[in-house]
Amino acid sequence: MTAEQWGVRVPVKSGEGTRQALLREGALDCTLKVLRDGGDLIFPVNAEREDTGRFTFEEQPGREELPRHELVGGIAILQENDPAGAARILSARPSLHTVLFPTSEVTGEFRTRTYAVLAGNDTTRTEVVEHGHCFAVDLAGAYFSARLSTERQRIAEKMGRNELVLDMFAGVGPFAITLAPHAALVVAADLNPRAVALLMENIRNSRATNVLPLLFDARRLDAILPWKFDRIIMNLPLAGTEFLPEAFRLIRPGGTIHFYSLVSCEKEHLDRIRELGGAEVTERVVRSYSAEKWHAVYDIAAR
Ligand SMILES: C[S@@+](CC[C@H](N)C(=O)[O-])C[C@H]1O[C@@H](n2cnc3c(N)ncnc32)[C@H](O)[C@@H]1O
Repeated sequence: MTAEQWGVRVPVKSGEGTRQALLREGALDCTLKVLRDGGDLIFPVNAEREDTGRFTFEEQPGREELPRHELVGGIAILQENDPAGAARILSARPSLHTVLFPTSEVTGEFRTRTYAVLAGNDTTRTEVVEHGHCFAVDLAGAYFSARLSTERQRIAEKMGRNELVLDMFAGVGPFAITLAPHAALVVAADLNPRAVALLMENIRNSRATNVLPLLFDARRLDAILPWKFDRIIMNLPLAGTEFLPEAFRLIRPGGTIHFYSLVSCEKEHLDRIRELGGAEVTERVVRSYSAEKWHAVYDIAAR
């Protein structure tokens, strides 16, 4: 039986462990029958489920280090233009189909970048599975970041029943589709036609019947939407406070705005938020961006 047939690969340090420890390392599920292949442990996700106690494992001597890369679905994104490294990644990770190298910064209103294909299939398209949701993504066509998956779960857990939700910068829909099962309706807007096409594909594939996709400028949403929302997601971190007045026009009193921003000091936007109508504001670090800057989320309860 090959590694691919067995299921997920999780690199682990040498030592001794339990099934629970391996699950913490990132295995989706495992029995304690462990195969060895290229220094990774292979867990049979679809095999019979049995929990047979403790086991030992050891790292393969001389295991080759792979170049640093980020995974988005079946695509690895390399930080270096390294075709040989890309080929090694592809052969070490059978679940991947493509290795890319970014040839531009993230730019423009659509927040996209260009890529060179270093190995594998000539595509920037893939599917990302996140907490049971599957998103079609095209890295060159529309923004997507897998790093916000914890945020999406955090907000889903905060939601009450039957909320009216607005995602002002929806992209391919990861927030909108994650929140939809908890909402009466999610309005998901984006200015990028390619993002909205993928959003519609994702709505269809997830069988969400309460997400309304809009190809529309978030600056003018209050001119067309008849509702005040219980919750608004604002994930356009570089735009700062430019879109906040629009969000405050669309939120109901007591509703919550989740405002993501790239900041360089604590409380950077607090005065502006209070001036616009923020009653209670909680600020949290989402992730670091550079030595001086980080992504913050402001959870704002509106007056
Ligand atoms: C940082 S991405 C976030 C996408 C998505 N929320 C996610 O987490 O993957 C910001 C998105 O806002 C969209 N955008 C930029 N300016 C916009 C505007 N004025 N109105 C609507 N969408 C806009 C971009 O096309 C992009 O898809």
